[in-house]
Amino acid sequence: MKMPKHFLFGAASASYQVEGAWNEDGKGVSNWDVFSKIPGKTFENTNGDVAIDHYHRYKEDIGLMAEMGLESYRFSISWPRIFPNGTGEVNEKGLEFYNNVIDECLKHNIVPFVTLYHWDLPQVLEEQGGWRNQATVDAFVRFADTCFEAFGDRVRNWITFNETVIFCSLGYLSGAHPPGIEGDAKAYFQTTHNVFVAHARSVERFKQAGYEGEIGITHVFNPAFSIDNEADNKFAEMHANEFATHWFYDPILKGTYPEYVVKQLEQQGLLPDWTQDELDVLKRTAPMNDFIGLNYYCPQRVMKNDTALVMAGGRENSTGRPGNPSFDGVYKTVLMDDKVYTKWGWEIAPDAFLDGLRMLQARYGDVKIYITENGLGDVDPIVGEEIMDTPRIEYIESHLRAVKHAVQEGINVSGYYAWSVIDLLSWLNGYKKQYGFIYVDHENGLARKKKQSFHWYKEIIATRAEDL
Ligand SMILES: C[C@@]1(C(=O)O)OC[C@H]2O[C@@H](O)[C@H](O)[C@@H](O)[C@H]2O1
Repeated sequence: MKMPKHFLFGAASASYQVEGAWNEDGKGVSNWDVFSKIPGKTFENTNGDVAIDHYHRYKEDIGLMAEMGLESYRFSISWPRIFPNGTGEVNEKGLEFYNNVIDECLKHNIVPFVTLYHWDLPQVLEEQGGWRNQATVDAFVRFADTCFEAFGDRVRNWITFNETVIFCSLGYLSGAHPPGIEGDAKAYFQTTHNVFVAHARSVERFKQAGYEGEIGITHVFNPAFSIDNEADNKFAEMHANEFATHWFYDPILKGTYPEYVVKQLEQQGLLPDWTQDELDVLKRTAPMNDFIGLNYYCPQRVMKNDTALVMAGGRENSTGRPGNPSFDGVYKTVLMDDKVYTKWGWEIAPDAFLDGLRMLQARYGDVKIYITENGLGDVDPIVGEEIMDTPRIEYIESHLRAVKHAVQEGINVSGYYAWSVIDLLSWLNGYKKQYGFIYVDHENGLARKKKQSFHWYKEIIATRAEDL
């Protein structure tokens, strides 16, 4: 079976991780421009000052995407490139850059799929409290509307936020992302709520203004499975799915928060300070969401936590390797002998991906789904002059097969975006953790080189995965 005609084969990137030009053409300073320069915060003190220079090489990069036959390119807009101070004056050069990227995509019949927020917050807003501050919510809605206005005549697919759980948990629980706060669970839940309100208000604006196309949000999808059928561990699985998935998906798709989590937070004094208006906007706009984007890399294997250890902070403990207890100490993630893992300890589990998609359909019904990220972070083998990233081919092949089975079962998956189209800066892993179909040679002026997986994905797209 070929993937349906409307199904988009894509690949993704994010502004801070590819663009560079961190202080060019009027761009304002982002929180990551500042945070990445604090010694010890990133792997080998890498930062996005230059990244892979996509700002100057986007034509070459999109040309390579076209050569691959890529149907859609998911990229993000750097907020401080549009609003150097977060709000106020618009930077025309910033609009010009993204107009050029969009036009280059369309020239090659590549659908531009735009993420508004992929973690690079204007530093001015971060200094005013970031996502803890209502002013940031208001500024985001203005930023979103400015982008709808500037690009909405050619961009028909919009994602408001990428992975709220990551920038809020690493920002306020582990401290591994800006603003680098550790252990503030109240701020963690408050900021997730503020982001959901910013999303809902932006969706309402998009629909009220009558812009063409579709809008949604991208969440991590990290389904929890108990290590066995022990009652305590099955409880851990339920608890983990409530906090890691339902707390994020319910307010978007149902317009209400999961009862179980609300009760827990009430008991612990961690419930966000929300208003009825905010709860109303979530409820009112839930049906307006056109899709949910999922970033799936791996499941989490959980059991009842039996260590007193509270969640360890810092970069090393935030790169997703199992073994950390949950923030509330109820459960912990574990490595299991019968599973296969990446070099960063992420389980390779396409079967769990399919089981997870079934779980989502059972809870949220026939919602349109895009797999907005999936890929293998690896140190790619180089054989002679060739980058022989066979492990990435095997990873993507097995996960695309799971997507195909889901579609055959009637689960409404409408696209697959590999992370990442090109090797780029990983927030906490520098340039060591490669994800791309295209290699970037940091020893040779950032020269681009097609990997083995580039040719493989080109064939998959051309045959619409018929032989998978
Ligand atoms: C933590 C990490 C990684 O570096 O492996 O997970 C996978 C992928 O998720 C994306 O949303 C991030 O923008 C991208 O940088 C990657 O980040």
